[in-house]
Amino acid sequence: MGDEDWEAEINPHMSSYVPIFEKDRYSSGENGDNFNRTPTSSSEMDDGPSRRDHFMKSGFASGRNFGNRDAGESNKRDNTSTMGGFGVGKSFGNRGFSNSKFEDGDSSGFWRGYRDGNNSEASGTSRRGGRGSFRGCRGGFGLGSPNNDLDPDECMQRTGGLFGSRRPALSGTGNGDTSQSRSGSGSERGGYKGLNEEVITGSGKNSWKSEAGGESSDTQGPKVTYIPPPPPEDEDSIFAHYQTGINFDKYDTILVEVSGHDAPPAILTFEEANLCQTLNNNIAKAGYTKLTPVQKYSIPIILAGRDLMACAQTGSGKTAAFLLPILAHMMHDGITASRFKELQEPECLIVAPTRELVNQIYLEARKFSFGTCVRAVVIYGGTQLGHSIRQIVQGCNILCATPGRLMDIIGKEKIGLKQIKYLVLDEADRMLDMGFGPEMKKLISCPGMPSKEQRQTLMFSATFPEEIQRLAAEFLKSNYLFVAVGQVGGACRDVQQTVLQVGQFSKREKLVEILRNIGDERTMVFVETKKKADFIATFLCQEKISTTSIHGDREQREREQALGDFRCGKCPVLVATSVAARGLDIENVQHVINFDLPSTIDEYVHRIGRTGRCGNTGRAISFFDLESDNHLAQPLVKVLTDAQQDVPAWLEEIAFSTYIPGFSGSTRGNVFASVDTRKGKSSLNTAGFSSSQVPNPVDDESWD
Ligand SMILES: Nc1ncnc2c1ncn2[C@@H]1O[C@H](COP(=O)(O)OP(=O)(O)OP(=O)(O)O)[C@@H](O)[C@H]1O
Repeated sequence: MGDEDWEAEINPHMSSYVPIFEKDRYSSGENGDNFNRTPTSSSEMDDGPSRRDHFMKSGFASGRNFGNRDAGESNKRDNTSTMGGFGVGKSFGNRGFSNSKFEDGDSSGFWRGYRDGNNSEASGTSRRGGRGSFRGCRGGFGLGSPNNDLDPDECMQRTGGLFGSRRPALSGTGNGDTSQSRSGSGSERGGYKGLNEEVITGSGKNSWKSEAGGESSDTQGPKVTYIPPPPPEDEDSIFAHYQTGINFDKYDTILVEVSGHDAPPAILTFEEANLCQTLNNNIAKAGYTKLTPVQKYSIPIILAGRDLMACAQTGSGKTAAFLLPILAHMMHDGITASRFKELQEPECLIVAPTRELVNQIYLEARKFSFGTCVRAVVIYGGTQLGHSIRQIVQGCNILCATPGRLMDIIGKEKIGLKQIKYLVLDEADRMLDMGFGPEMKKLISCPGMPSKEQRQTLMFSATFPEEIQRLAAEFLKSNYLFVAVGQVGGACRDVQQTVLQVGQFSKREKLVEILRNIGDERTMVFVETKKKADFIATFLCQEKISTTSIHGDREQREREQALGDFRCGKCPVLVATSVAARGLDIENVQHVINFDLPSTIDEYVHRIGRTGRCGNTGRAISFFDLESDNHLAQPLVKVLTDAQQDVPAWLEEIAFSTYIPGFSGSTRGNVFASVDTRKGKSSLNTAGFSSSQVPNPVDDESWD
């Protein structure tokens, strides 16, 4: 279902509730009684630890977002703000909040949050104030300037739909970086790569540089000031890991096919890789005792200096499959210890499509390089550019980066590419599709970047549509090797997949029913749009289900907070757009729910791969809407069948009735539905549904 329909569903709520906000706003005002009428009894406010509180603290109009600077006051404020934020209770029908005191608190909380936000260090710097606000709630939520004036923008917001938020509305830090407001048009503003983060010209001496300025522009809106907290430095934290699951040993039964000439033989054990002692120690400390199939094949290939395109199921250890041999090479070649330099020339460059993923890869690189002189650095959008530069100039052997930030830093001449020996594209099909492909092409034509003959290029993903494989050839030496572990584009078999027929208007009810049954087990709920993510997250919190959300309209600080709250179990439900579909490795995610199915089958495979990782089992439940998802029936049946899952009869019927000639149904029973395109076979993902072919509805996400 499109956004339109969905908005139509909530519009009635909007129309009935906006006036209430208006009333509160004008009758109480920021200096009004409501502000002072915060409930005195914590029991009135705190069901808790309140689920709503969790949610709000996690970044949704959290106390912090409301400019909550005083730790001593934080609880009270959080609660207040939370409820305030959930003044939304009214707008959503106020289910469960019949207590009038609560409703008082509700509006007072709102105003308190509003005021706090505006009184913060950065008060006034973000006129949209949005910073004290829960973004969806335009109707008066923290919109105003300190003097409560309405401005045209505010009016637009008020009429723009309760959840039809425009990006700038999200905010809530009020803690010094209010100037990050997304009201800016700079690169942090969510523009999906290539749209408005950077426009890169195709010619001229500095054609690789950011033309629009992106983050570096002084004229493109407020600067981003967020500096992510440094990760813990103690050894225990560095090597913290989760246990492999009961199906880890079953990986051995997965068939692997290697194509290309003169492939080195696979190794069976870490010892056979002949890595140096420090690396072996780190592998042991990471809890790795046995290689996964993709590691068995990729490690010797990379050690042999060959280019590689590797496709293996989600959660099967692709990150270590490239990091370990690269580090082994570096150690063997005698890497020069990093030292301060204005221009750093890393030996290894790893790019990935999302900020969270690139950060995760960095943490893995830091773990495996522990105790060596190799220094890994991570840079990504949504954070202060100066911070990225400071990280780099201190020394950089392995640079983990999102494309936008990378190009910015290259443009600033802080990174030279001359020494690049290893170029890794993780989630390579995503990195080469319509969204990031042009930028990757720019990257390899940047001055100094060694030609493909001179560098080793490695590509990894769980999905590799045929046409993307063809594009990839431009990046790889002609004799690259192709490793297919199991089915290219296939789903992980450790994920039990269920597809339910649920119409758009029954989805919320069904979701709540499922989540109540699930209890506190960690669950990711995928929706198709950013505003829907906000809406569903808010709705769940109202249903007293601790929820947070991650999507491209949230500040990076909020994204990280949300992920942190989800990881630690504080908020066991994470509502996400596809920005969280790929690569994220979060312990104990037992369930994935596709509230909305994605538009492509590849995306489906990645999404459900957030559970059932590393031999653990997981469950995925997908709501199939007959109005909008029929195009997915055919590839879905194939993915289910290949993963030996039950296929509902109704789904098969739809698949049959929407049969697309050319879809390789005959490959259904094959072990390799898709193989190295150099063999000329057709791919699983060529049924018109691969991500490169279908415009991604979240392509306006601020992924990197
Ligand atoms: N040989 C191993 N032994 C034990 N654990 C491993 C091994 N290899 C990888 N892991 C762990 O398995 C988890 C999944 O690995 P990783 O994130 O690299 O998977 P992936 O294949 O890249 O998944 P995705 O396709 O979702 O990106 C990680 O927690 C990682 O530390």
